[in-house]
Order: sequence, then structure tokens, then C-alpha cells
Amino acid sequence: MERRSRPLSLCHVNTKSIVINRTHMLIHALAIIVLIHFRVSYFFTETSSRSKPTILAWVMIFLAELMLSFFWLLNQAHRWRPVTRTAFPERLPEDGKLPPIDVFVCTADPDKEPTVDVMNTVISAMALDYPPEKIHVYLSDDGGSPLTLYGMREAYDFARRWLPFCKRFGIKTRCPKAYFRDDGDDEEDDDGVDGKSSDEYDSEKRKVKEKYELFKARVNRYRASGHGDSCLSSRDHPSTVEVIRGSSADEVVQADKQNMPLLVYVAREKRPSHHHHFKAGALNVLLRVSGVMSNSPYVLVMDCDMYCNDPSSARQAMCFHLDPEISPSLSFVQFPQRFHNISEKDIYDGKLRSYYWTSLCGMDGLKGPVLSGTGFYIKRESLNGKSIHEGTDVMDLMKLFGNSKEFIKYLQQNDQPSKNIILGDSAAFWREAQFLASCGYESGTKWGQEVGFLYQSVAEDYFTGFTLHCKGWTSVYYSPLRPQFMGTSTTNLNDLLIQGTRWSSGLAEVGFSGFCPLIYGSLRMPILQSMCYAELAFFPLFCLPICIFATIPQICLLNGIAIYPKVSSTYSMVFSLVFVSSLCKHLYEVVASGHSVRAFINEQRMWMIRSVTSHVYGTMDATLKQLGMRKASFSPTNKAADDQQSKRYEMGVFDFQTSTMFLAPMVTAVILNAACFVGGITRALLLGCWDQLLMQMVLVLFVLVMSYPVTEGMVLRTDKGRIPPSVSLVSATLCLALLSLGSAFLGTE
Ligand SMILES: O=c1ccn([C@@H]2O[C@H](COP(=O)(O)OP(=O)(O)O[C@H]3O[C@H](CO)[C@@H](O)[C@H](O)[C@H]3O)[C@@H](O)[C@H]2O)c(=O)[nH]1
Ligand SMILES: [Mn+2]
Repeated sequence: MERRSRPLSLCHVNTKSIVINRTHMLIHALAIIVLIHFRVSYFFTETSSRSKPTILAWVMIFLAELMLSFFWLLNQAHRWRPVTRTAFPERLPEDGKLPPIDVFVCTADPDKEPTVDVMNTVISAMALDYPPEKIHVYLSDDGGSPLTLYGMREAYDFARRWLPFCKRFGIKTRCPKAYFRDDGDDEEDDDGVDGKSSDEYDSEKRKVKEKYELFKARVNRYRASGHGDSCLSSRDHPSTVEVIRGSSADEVVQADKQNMPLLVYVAREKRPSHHHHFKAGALNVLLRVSGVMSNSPYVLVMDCDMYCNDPSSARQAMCFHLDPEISPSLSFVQFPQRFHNISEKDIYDGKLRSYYWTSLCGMDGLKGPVLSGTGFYIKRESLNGKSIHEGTDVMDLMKLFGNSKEFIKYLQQNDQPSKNIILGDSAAFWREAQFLASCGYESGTKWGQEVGFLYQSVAEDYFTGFTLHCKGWTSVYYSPLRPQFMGTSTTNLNDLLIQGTRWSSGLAEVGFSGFCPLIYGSLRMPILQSMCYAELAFFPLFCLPICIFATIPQICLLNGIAIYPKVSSTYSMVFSLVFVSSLCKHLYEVVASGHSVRAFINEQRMWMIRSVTSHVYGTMDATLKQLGMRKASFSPTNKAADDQQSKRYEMGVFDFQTSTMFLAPMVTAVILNAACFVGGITRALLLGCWDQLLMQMVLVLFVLVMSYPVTEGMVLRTDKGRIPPSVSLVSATLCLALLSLGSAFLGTE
């Protein structure tokens, strides 16, 4: 009795953060009000310094300040009530009573996403610490590549060795690549060998390692033989659905089939004439195919670059999904994305610390975190768009879900999932599966609009989560000490900015659409929650104020136009307060989350770099899409590392091997700041106007110090990763043009 009453999970409100956050909010808000008062009153008082150009500069700076203040306000929503959680998997009911889970892994391109790595993800999912007959792993292969299918068969064979090994010795790192990579002593301590003699463990480990090497070699040989070449067919191929049963019958395997999770390969049909909607489209096909095979009530979604790092995530997620207190409205449990390939120095802020350490904990204290694409356990029912029960009219359901009677039959049996497993020996079944994976299946249905993962934005995760919250579903963020999922982060500037552009475009797309969180969201969810969504949707718009702050005060400085109060006036204190208080708050958050001052600097720097590059292009892309002048695109990030680039990354040296499109705005801004700084100092030395111009000089100096790696890449470095002189030249010309244009508008003389 006593056992039953103990909760499966606890939610702790982070009181200390709340006190600090709200106090800071109050002080900062007051300072902003004074600042606004200062700006507004300027426009209503006659002073000798008022000339048309000065007013123009002031208006621009004021607008930028208002935008920053608005973003700051949105940013406070997730700081209102941060929480953390604890789960108690040991209190779950016995295995027989646990619900089944379907695992979805997506891959798209065997060149950018090395097959062996994708299979590692698949194997780590098969090895989840959960009754194997209740785990069904589906891999969606958007590349339709024979190499991936071959890899799956090999992976299955290896898993027949690997799974019993993990179970027998209580291995925690069940992604073979990670396990053998961290072959050091720490790992063994961590993993323990569960009472088995270490000789036995060592010898088994050696054997398994041999098998793993063999598995890798076979896959790589297949690739080298050219069998896997699928460049041409990746956009044009029929559907394939296959239950993987392994190829080698002669192996002495330690596990019988009963102990292996179901493994299914799905390549949906792709034709140039049909839009395939990228990952969301792939996930929806998996929802349908799995719907007629296992139809588990819960689905774990994983990107192919993110493996299960701790096998207990399924049980931990169930602590929330089976908790009667929160379960009825709970749609998904989101685990953080952590990355295994981030260097000590993390120069590109690849950890996304502010998102995974601050924002999501904050949203968890409201209605729940944003859906973050990978590492989440979602209730299948919540993706149906409406509640379905046995009596629901079949014709109505067909309008929503398409014409598969089989699929609709299982849809209506949502409550008895485990009985549905068909290991498909009938031809009719396979025809149905192919039909569900065909590219024409969705036409005339509500897939992607109301049902499944939504197509509106290339940030399908964000948008799907948003509409779930709009419908009243909630979510939970759980970030235990040992990361449950480990992914591959982008580790060079080029990939990072391309990815950033896609994210910005996907987010801004929602912000600009009829689904704008501030309007559509605030009518359907608590205002604080909608502010959190708006913060993300408008995040790319930081490019507007930052581009102004990177140029206007500088051009004004060069032309002797003061846009900040005199240092001797009290207002200057208020401006300094706003500046320093936001920096201090950020620094505090970085340090309080266990990170270094260097991380703080990296975050500031990357925020500036992104604001003048990927945010700008993302915003433009979203605007053009909104105007119907551009189509959506999703180029998967490159997961195969380049040696030279990796070396530079490890050393903490920026790699500027990226397109001029990304480099030019950065370099132009730095040259402009440097030139105006020199010009401003000279002016002050000659004319002695320090009092008026000092604050501007400090701002410019701050920009220059933060962007030191750009200056270094331009002037001091000679390696391949430097900024090419041609780009510097183009940027210098751009800078000259900007200066003359700016001075023509703003110059007083
Ligand atoms: O047409 C496509 C394109 C991509 N993918 C898969 O989508 C996943 C994510 O792609 P990736 O290149 O790794 O992009 P990231 O920018 O790293 O992904 C982040 O951003 C995406 C939204 O832009 C989210 O879907 C992801 O979960 C999130 O990790 C990968 O498994 C891909 O194989 C497909 O299945 N089909
Ligand atoms: Mn990824």
C-alpha cells in the first residue's frame, strides 16, 4: 500500500533562481523605463545639438533599444518559475505492465551521415533497458540507400551479440562506438561489471569488440564497393518496408530472437513531383507504418546523430507518462540534447547552453518545454489531432488520416497496442505498408496540418510542440545527471551558420505567420508560455538591433554625433546599469549552470556573430517564403568530421572556411568598428569631446574585444582556416561604402 502512494516523480521549484531572477527583472525594468524616458524627452526638448542627422541617428538607436527591451521582456517569461525534476524508475510497475514503445530514427543521406554511426544509434536504441518485446525500432531512410539497408542487417546481427553482453555485465554505455571509444578506466568504473569476474568480462569484451570491428569493416567494404551509391535515387525511389531479421544464420548467437526488439527499415516513396516535407514527412510515414505494426502508445524520436547514452531513459520517461497526476494532459517528455564531440573550449557555443540549461527548465515550470526534435518520448494519441474512440465515424477519420482502413482500425484500438503486432507474412499486409509509405498517400488528408508532425515550418519540432501546447497538452523536461542522449554537434563555422540559418528561418516563419505565438498562442495558452514561444520565434530578429548597434553608434562616433548621455550626467549611470546588469545576469547564469567565464564570452561572441549572419539570412529566407518567393529547404548537417578542421576546433581556433556570404557581414562590421574607433579617438584627442563620446567608444571597444578572433583571422593568421584576403578586401570596400553612405546621411559637417 505504502509503495503505491509514493510518487513516480517529483518537481522542485527553484526558489533561489526565482528570487534572483525576479529581483533582477525589477531593477532592470526600472532602468529601462528611465532609459526610455531619457530618449523620449530628448525628442520633446529643444537643444542646441539637435540637427536632422542627429535626430535620425537617435531614432534608429532608440528603435534598436526598444527592440532589445522587447526581446528582454519576452526573455523573462522562462525566468519566472524555473523547476527541476526527479524520477523514480524503481517505483514503476513490473515489466509486464509497462506500455510498449516505438522508437523512430531518421536518416537522410549516407554521405553526410555515416552509416556505421547511424547504426550505432539504432543499436543503442535496441539496447534500451526495457522489455525487448516492448521495443520496436523503426529507421526511416530518406536516402532510400541500399547501403543503409545492408547496414541494418549487419547491425541486427551484431546486436544479437551486443545486447546480451550489455545485459550480462550491466553496461551503461550501450552505443558500441561510444563504449569502445571511452575504453579507458573511467568507463569501467562507471559501468561496473555486475559481480562478474573481470577476466570473464575482459575476454567477452574482446570478443564483442572483434565482432564490432567486423561489423564496421563489412559496412565500409559494402560502401567502398559502390553498392551504396544512391545519389541519383535519393530523390526518386519507391517505398521499401522490411522487417530486419539479420543475415548470418551460422553465427553462434547468445540470444534467441525472443530477446531482440523488432527492427524495421522504412524508406518512404519519394518522387520529384511530390513535396516530401523533410524530417516531419519521414516521421509521419513512420507513424503510419508503425501504426499497423506495433502501434505502441508511446514513441521515442531520435535523430540519427544522437544515440542513447543511458539505457534507462525509457523507464525514466515512463515515470512521467504513468504518473496519474500529470499523465492525462502530458504529451511528451523531452530530454536535453547533449553532444559528445564538443571540445573543452566550445568556441562556437555548440552546447546551446542557454537553451538546454536555462530556457527549457524555465518553460518546464510553466506548461512545459518546447519539443526539441530528438530525445523525446511522445504519446502517440497526442499527435492524432483529435480524440478518437471506437465509435468515431470512419469516413470522418479517413478525411483526416487517409484511406487505409487497416490504419484506421488500429487507430481506434489505441488502448490495446501490444496485440497488434503483425510480423507481416501476408502479402496484403505488405501492400498496405507500402501504400502507407507512398508519396501520394497524404494528398487530401490532414497529415502535416492537423495530424502528426507539422509541415508549416522547417523547425517542425518547435511548431509541432507549439500547436500541442495550444491544444492544451503539457510537456515535461527531464535532465538527469547522466545525459540520456548524446549527439553530434556542428563543430565548424560553416555547418554551424548553415544550420543556424535553417533554424532562424524555421522559427521566424512561425513568428511571421498566422500562428504568431503572441497572437495565436496567447489566445490558447497562458501568457507566459506564449511569451516563451514568441521569444524563440523572434529570436532571429535580434539581427535588426544588433546590425544597428554594430554600425550606427560607430558612424556617429566618426562624425562626432553623440547618441548617449554625457558621462558626467546621471543618465549615463542608467545606461551603464542596463548594459552591465544584463552582462552580469548572463554571467551569473553561465556560472550557476556549472560553466566557465570563457563559456560566457563564447556565448556573447557567437550571439553577435549569429546576429549579423545566420539570423539575417534566416529572417530574409522566412520573409521570402512568406511572400511565396522561396521554397523551404532542409539540408542535413554534415556529421562526418574533417581532420584538419577538427584539429583547429579542438585547439579553440576559429575556422573561417565558409562562404563570403557569411564572412563579409562579420568582417565588414569589424573593419567598420576598428576604423570608427580610431577616428573617434582622434577626434576626441583633437577636439576634447570625451564627455559626449566616451560611452560610444566603450561600446565600440566592447565589440572589438569580443570579435578579436575575426581580427586575428583577418590580420594575423596564415593557415587555411583564416579569413582570405579577398574577403577582407570585399569587406573593406563594403565598409567604405557604408561609411560614405552613413556619413552622407548622418554627417553634420
Ligand atoms: O529530409 C530530411 C532531412 C533530415 N532528416 C533527418 O532529420 C534529422 C535532423 O537533421 P540534422 O541534419 O541532424 O539537423 P540538426 O540541425 O542537427 O537538427 C536539429 O534541428 C532540426 C530542425 O531543423 C530538428 O528536426 C532536429 O531534431 C534537431 O536536432 C536527421 O536525423 C536527418 O537524417 C530527414 O529524415 N529527412
Ligand atoms: Mn543533428
